[in-house]
Amino acid sequence: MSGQRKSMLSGGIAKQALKDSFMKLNPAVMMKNPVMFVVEVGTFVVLLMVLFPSYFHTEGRIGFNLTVFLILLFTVLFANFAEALAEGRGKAQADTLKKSKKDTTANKMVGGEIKVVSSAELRKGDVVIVSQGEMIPGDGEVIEGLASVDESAITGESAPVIKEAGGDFSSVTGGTRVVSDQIKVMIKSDPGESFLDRMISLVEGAARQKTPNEIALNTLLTTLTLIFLIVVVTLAPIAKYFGISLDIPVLISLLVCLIPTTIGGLLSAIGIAGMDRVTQFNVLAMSGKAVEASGDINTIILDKTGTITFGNRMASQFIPVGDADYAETAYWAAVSSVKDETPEGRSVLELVKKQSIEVHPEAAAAGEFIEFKAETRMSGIDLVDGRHVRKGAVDAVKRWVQAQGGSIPADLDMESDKIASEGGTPLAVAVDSRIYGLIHLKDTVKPGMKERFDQLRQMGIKTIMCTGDNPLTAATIAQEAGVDDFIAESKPEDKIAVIRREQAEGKLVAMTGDGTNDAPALAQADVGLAMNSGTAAAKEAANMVDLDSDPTKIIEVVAIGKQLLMTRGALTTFSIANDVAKYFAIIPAMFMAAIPEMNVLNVMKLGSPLSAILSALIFNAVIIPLLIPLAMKGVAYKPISSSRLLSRNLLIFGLGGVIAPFIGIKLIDLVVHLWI
Ligand SMILES: Nc1ncnc2c1ncn2[C@@H]1O[C@H](COP(=O)(O)OP(=O)(O)OP(=O)(O)O)[C@@H](O)[C@H]1O
Ligand SMILES: [K+]
Ligand SMILES: [Mg+2]
Repeated sequence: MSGQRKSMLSGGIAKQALKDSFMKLNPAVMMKNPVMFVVEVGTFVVLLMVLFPSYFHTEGRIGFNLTVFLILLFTVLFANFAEALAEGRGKAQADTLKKSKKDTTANKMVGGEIKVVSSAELRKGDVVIVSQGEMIPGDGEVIEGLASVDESAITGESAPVIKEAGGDFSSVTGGTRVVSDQIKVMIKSDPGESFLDRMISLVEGAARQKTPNEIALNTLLTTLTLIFLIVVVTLAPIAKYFGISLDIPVLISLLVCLIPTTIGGLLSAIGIAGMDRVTQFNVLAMSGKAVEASGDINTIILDKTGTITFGNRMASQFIPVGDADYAETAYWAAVSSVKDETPEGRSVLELVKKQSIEVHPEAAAAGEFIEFKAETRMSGIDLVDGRHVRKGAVDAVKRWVQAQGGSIPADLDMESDKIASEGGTPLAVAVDSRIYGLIHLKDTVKPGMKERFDQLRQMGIKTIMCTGDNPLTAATIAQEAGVDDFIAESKPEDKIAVIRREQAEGKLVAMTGDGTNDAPALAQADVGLAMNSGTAAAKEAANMVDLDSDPTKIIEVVAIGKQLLMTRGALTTFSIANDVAKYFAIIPAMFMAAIPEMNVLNVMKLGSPLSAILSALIFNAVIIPLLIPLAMKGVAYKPISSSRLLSRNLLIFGLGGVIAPFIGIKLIDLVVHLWI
């Protein structure tokens, strides 16, 4: 998608938004935004008075009323334009995505034979063969083979990615293309429910629902509007008592100036733009609620391998323990890895090859393969001759050996601690009740991690690293990367336990993950960011998917969420503070003639009562388009604590909101006064 990024004011989008601003005048649509709906009703009433002056006895005021009508109309149009502009970028993206969602043919396996069908006919559970040059006909999981896949249609990233059966890189997306080799794919979605379908409706905003925060704010704005409506309606009889007759257009102008039109007009644009900013980062948020929640996150759970470290854990050395020798250790390490398709497993075989050790583990391939599982933290093979070969986390292998009555070589702990204290991962190799030695898996911490975690700390966010690795390796990496806390030897269910524990303390928790075993934790977390490269289960459970599969992106997502909340808060403050100033402009102007005492309130010394009203109304209208760039881009964001941010923003937008209209209205009045 990055290839199609559009600038905010790209011509096509602005033109479409202009058209949409008029379409949105439809009262049925306007009604969803009570503040602006009130303005629209007012606009209509003034229009009637312009059109039928004799009926309303407003013949003498046609010019003024027409001006009020036009300003009010523009107020509504400006607000509509803000929303349409925010929606525009998503719609443009959706159009490009739709183009990559063409029907293709698929080679479906039917009873051992290949049948060519249309991709639209594929259902969950169907198996298809996709070869070099062909389009993958639907979302699914690779069940056989390995291929490189061009995913640029959805990620915008042109470098092909490897997809292979088993492990965390097995899921493929319909609409992407196989550029080499051949894979067998099991389809995982029915027509209309694919990832691309979901993505289109997301960026298009079709699935957009108001978030709880937005609903709460909307209720507040509606209440304020109602209060001012009552105030203005009761003002007429009071004025009459003082012998002043207030025209309906003047009362409507007063009402529009007093109700929070600025935030009312920009509210949905802020929300849409926030979601859009996340999308620009190649992250798909399933709901606006998820984006907002990320702005309130207190704790982030990260895994070590692949998130904090590069994750290409490679075997670098074999270390025999007890009275085993090097060749034996290498041999059993290799045997335990013959069928282990994980990067760790394959790196063991590569190391054996590189060191030209004369072992032929293939001979052992006749056994029953024991796949690596995060629960057991071991992998291996049960040989046909009855021997059980295992490699895995040292504590897990130790327990496994002890359970069979074996003893632990005296130097095992020392050797494994040596590896761990360097940040490496030791794997123990055992056959039945005997431990032969260790495999040293090396991994490196990604550069810049410390700075990122420092930033998060300044935002008041705690980071916890959760790893299946041993405590010493975990401590070394945690220290090197600068995370606040870590949990070692953790199994998938431990991640959920940590999340629940934090949530029980009233904290909002974010986590990233890619494996099927991460799915429950991703679902439990308030913000779950799944990697696009990950399994379908993980993507289903999460409420965000990172198309670039970069787990550290959670940090950016949090920043965007915070920025969204801050922008909304800042503009709400600004809007309400603004209305105070308009009050000082209009009220004295209305009553001055009849009540000379009102003159003390006339701090602005505006030209005439009518020019005061028009100036306030014009200011009220133009402030909306002036603030559109801020609503779309978000207020400037610095990683400092929330309370400091809050007081800083209150100062800028509260004080600014009071002062700006005094200056603005005065300047407008200087011009307007010349005309009337
Ligand atoms: N292919 C494998 N065969 C045997 N044991 C393995 C294999 N891969 C990893 N292990 C062991 O199992 C442990 C847990 O692995 P797992 O991938 O679940 O977590 P991790 O990668 O260490 O932690 P993280 O949650 O940070 O990714 C590893 O620390 C390692 O000791
Ligand atoms: K207003
Ligand atoms: Mg892992």
